[in-house]
Amino acid sequence: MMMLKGELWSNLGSTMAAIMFVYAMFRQYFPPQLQDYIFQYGKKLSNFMYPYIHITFDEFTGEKIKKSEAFSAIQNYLSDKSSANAKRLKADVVKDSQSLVLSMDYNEEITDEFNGVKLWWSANRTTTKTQQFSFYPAADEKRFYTLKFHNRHREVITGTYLSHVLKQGKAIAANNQQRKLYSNGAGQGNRSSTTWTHVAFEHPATFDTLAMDEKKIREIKKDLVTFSNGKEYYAKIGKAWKRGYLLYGPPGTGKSTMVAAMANFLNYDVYDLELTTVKNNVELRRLLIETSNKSIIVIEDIDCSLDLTGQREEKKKKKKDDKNEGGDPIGAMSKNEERKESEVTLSGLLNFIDGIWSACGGERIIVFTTNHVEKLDPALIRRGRMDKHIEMSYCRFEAFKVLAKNYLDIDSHPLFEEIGNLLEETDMTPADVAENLMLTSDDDEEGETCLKNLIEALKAAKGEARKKAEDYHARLEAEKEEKEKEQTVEDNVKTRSNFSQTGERQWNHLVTPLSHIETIILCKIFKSVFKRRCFARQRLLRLILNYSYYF
Ligand SMILES: Nc1ncnc2c1ncn2[C@@H]1O[C@H](COP(=O)(O)OP(=O)(O)OP(=O)(O)O)[C@@H](O)[C@H]1O
Ligand SMILES: [Mg+2]
Repeated sequence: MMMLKGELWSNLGSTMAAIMFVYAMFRQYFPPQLQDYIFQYGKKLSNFMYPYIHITFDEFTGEKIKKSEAFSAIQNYLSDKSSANAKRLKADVVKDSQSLVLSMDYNEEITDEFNGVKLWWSANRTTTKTQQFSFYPAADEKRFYTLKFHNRHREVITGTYLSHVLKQGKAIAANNQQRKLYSNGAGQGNRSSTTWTHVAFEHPATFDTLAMDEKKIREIKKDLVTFSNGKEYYAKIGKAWKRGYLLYGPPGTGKSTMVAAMANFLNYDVYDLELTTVKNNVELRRLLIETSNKSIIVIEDIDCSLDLTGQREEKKKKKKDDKNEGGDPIGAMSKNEERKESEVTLSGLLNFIDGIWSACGGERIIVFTTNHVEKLDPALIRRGRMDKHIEMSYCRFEAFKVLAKNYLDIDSHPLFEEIGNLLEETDMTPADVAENLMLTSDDDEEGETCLKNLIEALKAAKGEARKKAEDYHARLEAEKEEKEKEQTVEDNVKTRSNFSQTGERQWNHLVTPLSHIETIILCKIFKSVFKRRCFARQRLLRLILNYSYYF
């Protein structure tokens, strides 16, 4: 057996050497025209021997920038076919985690038939070899599908079959669609840049469960519907098909809940963009391009994510620091490391929102949430960038009624009036109201207990707010008095120094405050002169003395 193998290899070697030799002779001695002629016939012969055509569908288009829609459609189409055909399958959970979708594994081939034509699909991947050893998947893995069919069916395949596959794939996707919540995590292993990872998006919030003024909700819904149906309109006015929302308000007023309600209303995916993990503007742009259509890109707490307001000044400061840093290499290194964290700038973010690149893809909603709208750079939130500003405010009676319906299944109750009055006087967030309305048992009386608890909490909050307000006013008064005192002393010092500067008579020892002994002596003199004693006269003397100061 070993002998046979050895012989086989030596025969193969000598055959290869002979072929190379013949090929070299052929290139050297045959004229180029004859070579072309022979190649042409060679190709025909090979076509005759192997008459199959291969079409490759890569996962990414445009230098790995954007995920190919064809790839996704084929993936869906084949997942449907492969569950019956392929031997090695991958499983994925979709649609409310209720069903499993099977798709063929890599290096697996399945057959398909279309109008009596047989064809073969295979899933492949190639990896560019790196020297580094890593447990994580390689960053430059290339995935693609290959379609193989006979040359004589070229027309049918490239014409009708492929469009049939795309259409079917999209229909299957719409049917199976489990919406996803993407987040940009830090790169793993040899992936130094951040990438989108996703989980199923299963937030139950809807506009019906959102405690907010009904009129406001109707307006937002209308705005969203107009946007999602506005493909032609946006094309007509020459604007990228996207819309920006700014949600602002105190913590616990439902900004994040509103994002979830929007996604559920429009059936969009959500991309939760964490700006602090994005290294620079280039990476930000890449992340944006990778987002799919029909999605909401949300940047929570935008004022905390990035020092957008002070960034420009800070840069100038950093430059100054760099110049001064010369003598401290360790300090400089640690500062550099800090800086490496995120170099995303305001202009990078603006470009992300409405620059040239923002038009890659369409039907995207960008949402910023913040607790401090006043801290944001006006350039960031101007109309056109953030088209709609929505204030999420404290819970009032309208919003409370929604919460009472959702949490307790109560439409009306005698305690509602008191609660309504208290809510008008007290600022309590929907989150706090909701917390008080959470049922803790199945008891029928529990609903009323919750309402009573809420009244107690509101009264306590009201008392606290009043105390805070009183403290605040007292503090203000104290500060005001303090300031007035300081002002008087300052004025006196100023006037004295003015007199001393102009060389006027120095009456300073006579002006307020007169020392106790001075006052007594003067009073005595005054008494002996006028033979009368009373405090009023003492004051009069003081007044005269003060008055004389000015002359
Ligand atoms: N308007 C609301 N309608 C219904 N539930 C609400 C509302 N506001 C807050 N809640 C409840 O309070 C919780 C916190 O709300 P949410 O996270 O949306 O607040 P937020 O405004 O995003 O706060 P933060 O500014 O701290 O991020 C939610 O889980 C939700 O149950
Ligand atoms: Mg939030």
